[in-house]
Amino acid sequence: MAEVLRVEDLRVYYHTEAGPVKAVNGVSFALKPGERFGLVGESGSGKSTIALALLRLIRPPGRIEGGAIYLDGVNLVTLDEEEMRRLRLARISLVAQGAMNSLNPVKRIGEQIELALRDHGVQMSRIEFDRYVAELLQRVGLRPEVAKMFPHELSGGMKQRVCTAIAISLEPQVIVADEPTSALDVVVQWQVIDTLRRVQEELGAAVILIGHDMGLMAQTVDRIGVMYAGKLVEIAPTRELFREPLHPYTQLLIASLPSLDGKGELRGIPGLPPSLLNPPPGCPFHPRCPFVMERCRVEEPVLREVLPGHWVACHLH
Ligand SMILES: Nc1ncnc2c1ncn2[C@@H]1O[C@H](COP(=O)(O)OP(=O)(O)OP(=O)(O)O)[C@@H](O)[C@H]1O
Repeated sequence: MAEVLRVEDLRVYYHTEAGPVKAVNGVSFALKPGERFGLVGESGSGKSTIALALLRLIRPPGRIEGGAIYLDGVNLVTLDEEEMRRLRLARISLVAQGAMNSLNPVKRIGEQIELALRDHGVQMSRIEFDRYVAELLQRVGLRPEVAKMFPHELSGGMKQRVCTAIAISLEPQVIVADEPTSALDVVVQWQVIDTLRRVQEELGAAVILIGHDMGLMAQTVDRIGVMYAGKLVEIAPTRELFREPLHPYTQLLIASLPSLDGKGELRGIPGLPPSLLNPPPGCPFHPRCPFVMERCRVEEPVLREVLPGHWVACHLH
């Protein structure tokens, strides 16, 4: 099947006084229509920066330095601001980190959804708007009465559902969800993820789910990309990644998951993530890698397809 999204050699730097922070440093991947793709990695590995870049929402001192983002063949990186504004929400939408806290506290939920739609040139009569807002709320598992409520009257899970309703309101082809459930308790997390999955399937939209909970990812996405220090170091179908993780970093990430029988304790990964200001030479993971070889200190491994559909950037493979 054709790809709906193709990211090629994306680079995003934050220009700080100390120099450029290379938050996203040559990332490439592609998504098929309807596919669920997970991006995992430690805090600071560049996941949110990718999310914002995909919607061209990087703010100074950040800047897209290079690469391309093709959405249905159109390179978003080269669009002007107005063209990009029209595509956001309509073709590609974002449930941002902490989105539920960005709802306007003094506007009713229905009004906020309506404003998002009007902002994108949707014109409907009063009755049509009310009906559409009710339908959107129902899709994400909320009662129509929620339209009349203010954000403070809703629980965290309900607010997150409202943000999902806004993100799907114009039936985009790609939905980017950046840690959509990190602030919620476990049961509500699953409900929100389930809802996202259901509406995504109904729309046939592709989803990029960002997070660091490998367990949640394992049960939600078709394919996983592992980020380390601004780069993708492994990409594989979810089952395969868990069955045969190839990158030592992925192996440590999976080993740090508590086992199902409850006996295994959660182990952290020893060492600190590298500075993105002065990344180490060679493989960025070499200072923490249990299998480090001489070559790893000098030569950076490239992401290569070593098994069908399974890509890894590591000199061991
Ligand atoms: N405005 C900014 N100015 C300078 N550096 C920034 C800025 N925003 C992010 N960074 C840096 O870019 C790198 C990547 O950050 P990013 O938020 O994309 O990581 P992340 O993987 O999403 O982390 P988290 O899981 O904590 O959200 C980090 O080193 C961060 O400190």
